[in-house]
Amino acid sequence: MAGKKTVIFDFDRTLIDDDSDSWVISNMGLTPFYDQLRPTLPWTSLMDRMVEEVHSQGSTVEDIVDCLETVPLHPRIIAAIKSAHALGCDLKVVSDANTFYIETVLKHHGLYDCFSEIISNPAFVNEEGKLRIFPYHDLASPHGCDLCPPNMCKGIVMKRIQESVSEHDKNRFIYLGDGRGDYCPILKLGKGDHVMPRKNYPLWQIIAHNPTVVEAEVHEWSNGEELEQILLQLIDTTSSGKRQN
Ligand SMILES: Cc1ncc(C[n+]2csc(CCOP(=O)(O)O)c2C)c(N)n1
Ligand SMILES: [Mg+2]
Repeated sequence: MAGKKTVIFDFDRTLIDDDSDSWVISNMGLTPFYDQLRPTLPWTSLMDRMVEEVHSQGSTVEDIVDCLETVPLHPRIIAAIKSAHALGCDLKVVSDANTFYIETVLKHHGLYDCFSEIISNPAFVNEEGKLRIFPYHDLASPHGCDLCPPNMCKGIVMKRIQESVSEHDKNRFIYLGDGRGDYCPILKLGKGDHVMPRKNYPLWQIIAHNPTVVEAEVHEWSNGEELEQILLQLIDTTSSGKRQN
């Protein structure tokens, strides 16, 4: 039997067309507060401070959930995820948003069970019923990668995922992303892996600037229809057993 494929989705501007942090900030009236604090705090502390402000204004976690449930998802991306799962792929989200926002959006669209793992900045509702958001890496012991933001090196995450899959499944990764933070993890991919950068977004631009350093095969996409078509084609060809590694 052909090896199981692992499909890794970035979240903001890939799985969803929007940015989940910005969605909450703008739709819950936090933009002036965000603009004021942005220069003073590291990213996840800033997001934690934003939700603290939501609560101090009297809104609840339910209100944040209601807000996140209005984030649109492209119907072809929903279909692509369901198909990839049905075809036996191992799906994961690796994101610099946070686990609570991602889980909320995926559950609302019936996609949560399609994913084996959501790797992101940890977020949870505390004993007072308030949402808290923390960095993925302990900021007190820097990860040392200068391609990535201090709170999350997706390359380190990618390495862990690669080490966790069996030898037989190696080189069977498909990575979909858009941002600068997606460059480090795609450099960990090798021949036989695939990267799907969103066309004209930062990841695509960085790859285009120096294409020879990327060993994985590159397939650009611009919208949900293209994402679905390319992803399902890659899953189909990489599982046919015709390609030899
Ligand atoms: C210095 C600094 N500025 C901004 C950010 C935040 N940030 C950058 S891209 C992005 C989208 C993440 O979602 P995804 O990975 O799902 O695209 C976020 C939240 C940061 N971590 N460090
Ligand atoms: Mg992104």
